Order: sequence, then structure tokens, then C-alpha cells
Amino acid sequence: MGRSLQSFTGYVRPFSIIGSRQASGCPFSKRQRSQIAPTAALTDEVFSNAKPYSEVPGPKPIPLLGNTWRMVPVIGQFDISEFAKVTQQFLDKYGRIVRLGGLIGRPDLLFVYDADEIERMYRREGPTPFRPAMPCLVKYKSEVRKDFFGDLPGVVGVHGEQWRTFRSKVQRPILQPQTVKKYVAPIEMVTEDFIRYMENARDEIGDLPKDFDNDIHKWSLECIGRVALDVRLGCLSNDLTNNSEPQRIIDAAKFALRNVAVLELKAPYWRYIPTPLWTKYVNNMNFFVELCTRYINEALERLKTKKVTSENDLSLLERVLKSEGDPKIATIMALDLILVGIDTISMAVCSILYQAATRVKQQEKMAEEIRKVLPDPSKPLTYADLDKLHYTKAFVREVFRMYSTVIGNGRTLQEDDVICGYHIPKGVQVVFPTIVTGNMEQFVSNPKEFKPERWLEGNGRLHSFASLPYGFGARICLGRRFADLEIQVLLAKLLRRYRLEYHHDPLEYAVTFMYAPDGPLRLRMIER
Ligand code: HEM
Repeated sequence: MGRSLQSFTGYVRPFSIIGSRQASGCPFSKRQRSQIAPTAALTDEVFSNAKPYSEVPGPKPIPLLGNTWRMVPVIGQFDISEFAKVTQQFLDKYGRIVRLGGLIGRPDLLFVYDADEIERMYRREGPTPFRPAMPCLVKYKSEVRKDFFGDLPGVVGVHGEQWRTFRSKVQRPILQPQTVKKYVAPIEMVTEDFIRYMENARDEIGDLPKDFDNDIHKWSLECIGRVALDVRLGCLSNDLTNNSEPQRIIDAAKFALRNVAVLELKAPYWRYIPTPLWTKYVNNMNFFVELCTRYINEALERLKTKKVTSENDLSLLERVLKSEGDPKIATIMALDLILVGIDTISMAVCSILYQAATRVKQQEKMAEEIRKVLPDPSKPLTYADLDKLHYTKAFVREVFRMYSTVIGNGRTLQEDDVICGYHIPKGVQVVFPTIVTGNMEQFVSNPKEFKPERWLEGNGRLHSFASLPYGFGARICLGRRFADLEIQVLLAKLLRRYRLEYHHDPLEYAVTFMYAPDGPLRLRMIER
């Protein structure tokens, strides 16, 4: 299934004057820092020298049909599941800035393939960057369940002051390293259960089942339940009945993953009438809202009798409950983390494990590093241990560069701008296709070579803004520290004891919601 353009740009952010802010989300931020100063203010002169918007190259819309048809599988020449290739084709055919206009019922998309320009735009973002995202969710939050979400509907699919106010309430506890440190042991426990689950799921030669990607989803659900709801959801149990709550949660997450793109791209009629798929979507979302509400109420009850001597005794959820005094904030925070924190990490892990299994030399280097840092496999992991896994982190970073899980980010222009010498009007949705820019010779030396060392050695070209897996600036991924933690714990635990292999037809990458290997992920797991 293809991921909709709207969702694609959904992983983007807006504009303002941030000055010298760094790509703070990245563990390699020092190295990644760009040498290029953010461009000075856009003067009248800059605008008057700019070429008009109408001259930006790009596919010309056909009268009546516009350009939308080009993205529709079967009739158009661009298959949405091949979106990574399409974005590359745009660059090859039209150059570093491409306008896709005439899209029925939506603003133009402007693809920018110039890392310097991308940097400039990110650095000039205002305090409330606008990442056009998830129209279904926007309608659900702002219309269907306005009764519940009210004036502080969270961060995902929310913009302007409402976004800023909500984000400022939850950002500190979520992003503080102290908070994340507290989750090393809980995530390790979930991951140990997952590895046991994998051991049981293997066949006699050690191959994992065809739908192993579903199992990875269960692990990520279990992780997010532990982080956002303070519970073990029980998704990794081997004998779930159809009606059990964990199975219903798994089904709801799967439904969201598979149907949002269909709703947003193929059948946007829900905007006007409540189609059956839309009604199912609303019921599915209601299920998540009820689930979060119930677990947050339980956490609130527990908190009433919990002995707390310092902030350090509190979980992330408890900190938000205590500091905000409004369980609604904690519920909506949990909901947002769940909505975007399952597929992203699952798809990233599918990609990372597949790359590890098919790159023997690099996998062995990771295993060696992990063995060195963790000589005793029975000793619980610490944050300090994880911090020492430099090569392993570089491997992950290199997977993100070459196979960008979130294929791009974007921002809706809130002011007119000059990009690559063209005057671009406000309202246009700018797309930063990291899947392409991370692989451009101009910004990365020998981009076709898979080389984790490039993130450690500091020689060669590596433009900070060519590959930004978690976005940048005020709207940067809120779950990135947890995402890094979950990935590192999984690799440390798994590769410490097992070798991963892959003995089937090579998997192609496709945009199946995110960018990930498409097909049965039959990894083989062999004791070291
Ligand atoms: C490897 C996994 C992940 C990747 C590649 C990823 C990537 C991204 C990107 C590119 C953005 C947009 C940032 C921007 O606009 O500049 C984003 C936003 C977001 N992510 Fe992640 N993410 C991942 C995992 C997670 C997880 C596990 C969670 C939750 C625990 C999460 C929660 C969020 C939230 C809430 C936002 C919206 C932030 C806002 O709009 O204020 N992400 N993510």
C-alpha cells in the first residue's frame, strides 16, 4: 500500500528565525553541524531579484485532471509505492527544485533537493513550524472529537499556538536524558521477552516466520505501552485470543497502519460524507482514546498512594500528571506518542535488522563492540553501556542515511520565501526528500557505499541537513530519544547472543507507509 503524499509531507515542519540551533536530535550533532551560516533576512531586493514561482520546473498539470492522477497507482506514471524512485526521477528530470502543482483539492508540493537551502529554511523557522500532517487525524481531533480534545489537542496534526502550548508542556519531561535513562531497564525487559518470543517463533533451521514484521510491531507496541501508559500491554504473549485486549490493540494498530494511507490518498471522500472506512477509522481512534483514558486514570490512582521523595521517583507519565494537574494532557500526550511511535520505530527496526543480516562484516563489527562493552551478557544494561556503542549507533545512522525510514519531511510556508532563486508564495508545502538528499554525491562522499565509519571518522563530505532522520528544530521528533534507546537495546541484546542471517530472495525497499524492505522478513537467528 502506498503512503499518501499528505502523510509523507506530514513528516515535515515549518518556518522561523532559529539562528544557530543545531541538529540537536542526532547523537552525532557535533559532527553534523553545518558550516554554513543561516542566510540573513530576506530583503525586498532578494525578492525583486528572484524568478517568478511560475518558472519553477516540474511536471505540467493536464487541464481538468491536474497532476493528482500521476500519483494514482495504475493510471499514473508514478507509482506511489515507488515514491522513493519518483522523487529521484523529479531530481533527475527537473533539477534541485521541483514544483508539483495542479493537485486537486490541495496546495502545490515543492520538492527541494538542496541541503544548503534545506538548512536555511529549517534555521529560519518561526516558533510554530507548520508540518502539514495526517488530515484524517486533524478532522478527528478538531471536529469529530472536539468535545474531548478541546483547545489543547496535542502535537500531532496540530499547529500554531495550540501546538506550541501543548508541546511546551510535555517536551521537557519527554526529551530530558534523565527521563530516558529510567527506561533502560523497562525496555530491556520488554526486549528480553521479545527475544524469547523470537526464539519460540523460529522454525527448525532458525528462520523467523514470514510475518516477522508483525512481531516487530508487537514489540514496539509493548515498548510504547511501557513508556506512555506505564503498563505492560501483553502484546508479546504467545497465546492471545481474538477478543483479548492485547490482540484488540494489535488489530487497532494494524488497522491504523494499513488504512490511513488508503483514506488519505485513494478515497478522500470522507472529507464530505462519512464513508464506511471513515466510520471504522473513527471507531478505531475512539478505541485508542478510551484505552489511553483508562490507563491514565489507573496511573493517577496509583500516584495518589505512591511515596515520592524526588522527581526522580516518577515515571514520565507521572511527571506530566503531577506537573500539569490535568489528566487530559497526559492522555493526549500518550495518544500522540502511540499514534506516531509504533510504525516509525517498527519500520526502522525492520530495515536495520535486514541490513544487519545482509551485511555480515558490519554485523560482526557491531557484535564485537557489543561483546566488549557487555562482557557478561547476564548483567543488566546501563545507559553508560549504550553510550559506548559508537559503531552500532553509526551503523543505525548509516541505515537511516541510505534507506531513510521516513522518506522526507516538510513544512507549509507561512511566509513568502526565496528558495533556489525562485519567489515561492506562502501556503506552498515544501518537501525535503531525505531519501534522495542523503544519497547525493554533492552532500555525502561516496554515497553508494554503506559505511558506518563515515559518522565516526569525520573526513569526507557529510552535510548535516542532507540526512535528518528525526527532523530538526522546534518540531523535531518528540520520541527520538526513546526511539534511539529502543533500537540500541534491541541490537545490544540480540547481537550479543545471536547472529542474524538472511537466505531468501533479496528484498526491495518500497514505500509501504514508511520506507522499508517489502516482503517476508525471514531472518535467520543463530546462536553465537
Ligand atoms: C526511528 C523511529 C522514528 C523516526 C525516524 C521518527 C521521525 C520523525 C520525524 C522526521 C518527525 C517530524 C519532525 C519534524 O517535523 O521536524 C517526527 C515527529 C514526531 N515523532 Fe518521531 N520518529 C521516530 C520514532 C518516534 C517514536 C518512538 C515516538 C514516540 C515515542 C515519536 C513521536 C513523534 C512525535 C510525537 C512527533 C511530532 C512532533 C511535533 O509535531 O511536535 N517518534 N518523528
